[in-house]
Amino acid sequence: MIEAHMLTKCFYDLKALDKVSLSVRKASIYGLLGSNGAGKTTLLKIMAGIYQQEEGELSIEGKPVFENPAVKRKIAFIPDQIYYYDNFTIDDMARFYKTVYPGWDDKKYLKLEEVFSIERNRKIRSLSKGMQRQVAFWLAFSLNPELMILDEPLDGLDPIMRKKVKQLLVSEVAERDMTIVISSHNLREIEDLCDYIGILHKGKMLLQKDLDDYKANMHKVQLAFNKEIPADIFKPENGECIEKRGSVLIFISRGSRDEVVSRFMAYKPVILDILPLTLEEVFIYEMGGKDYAVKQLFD
Ligand SMILES: Nc1ncnc2c1ncn2[C@@H]1O[C@H](COP(=O)(O)OP(=O)(O)OP(=O)(O)O)[C@@H](O)[C@H]1O
Repeated sequence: MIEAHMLTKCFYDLKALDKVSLSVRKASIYGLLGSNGAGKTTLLKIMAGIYQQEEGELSIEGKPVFENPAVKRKIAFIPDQIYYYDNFTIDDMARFYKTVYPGWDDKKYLKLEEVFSIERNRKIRSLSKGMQRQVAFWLAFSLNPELMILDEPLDGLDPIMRKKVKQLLVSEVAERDMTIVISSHNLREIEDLCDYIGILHKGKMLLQKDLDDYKANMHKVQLAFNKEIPADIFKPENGECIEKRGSVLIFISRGSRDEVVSRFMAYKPVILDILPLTLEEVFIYEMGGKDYAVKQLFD
């Protein structure tokens, strides 16, 4: 759906994006993570056709987005700071969107009133920040986009609304093959939604992961010995020992479950357990020396 190749974008002498590439499959959810100033908004605005990159290419279904209204009509973009026209009510905004977006769906708009339960004749600017964000989602879902680009969209929503919005996002992907790119400072906030995760840091893509892949190919294993711990168990091929307490060791190790079990059974431990592995552990392990950038994403 989205192919970005070596995107570079500068603001004066600051490189906000530096040779960033990514690929987003149709009907998937791509989570873009990064600390403040990492370049997330800049990348999302290039995807939404608001900014133009200085170098590199970006296409959506094979077509460029910048100055391409036909592609933009298929995209709903919810920016981190949402702008609404003065005095516009929710209904006014809906009427406006209807003239712009061919996918606009009146029935869906009216049905979603049950979810968002804000009176449609309220002036949007008079609503609270969280309510304005709800309106942004309400309108975005109603225009049946093929792609939703969401910049820190859950900020300011209360926990119940977050849950409802997440459910709606997932059902749009499952039922209509919608694609989503969603940014966040916080991996925990979006890890349950995403199929892929990309981590930006200081304008560069540090790491991209298919979350199903990692689940199948990385394991956390706890071992206990009733004799001296074999010294060669700490060799790099076995992965990283993240904890050592007396004769108990915990490793993060690459490979299928069977491979990891047979790798460590060779050392004849008295106990071998496969433990659940969190994304935090995976990313910190993968990032090695650069883990400071990743650790922030779990705070
Ligand atoms: N319009 C602009 N003019 C000048 N510099 C900009 C502009 N927009 C972004 N930048 C700079 O580009 C870098 C990346 O900014 P960006 O907004 O993309 O980061 P971000 O990852 O979205 O950050 P945050 O999580 O804080 O919103 C920052 O150093 C920022 O100061």
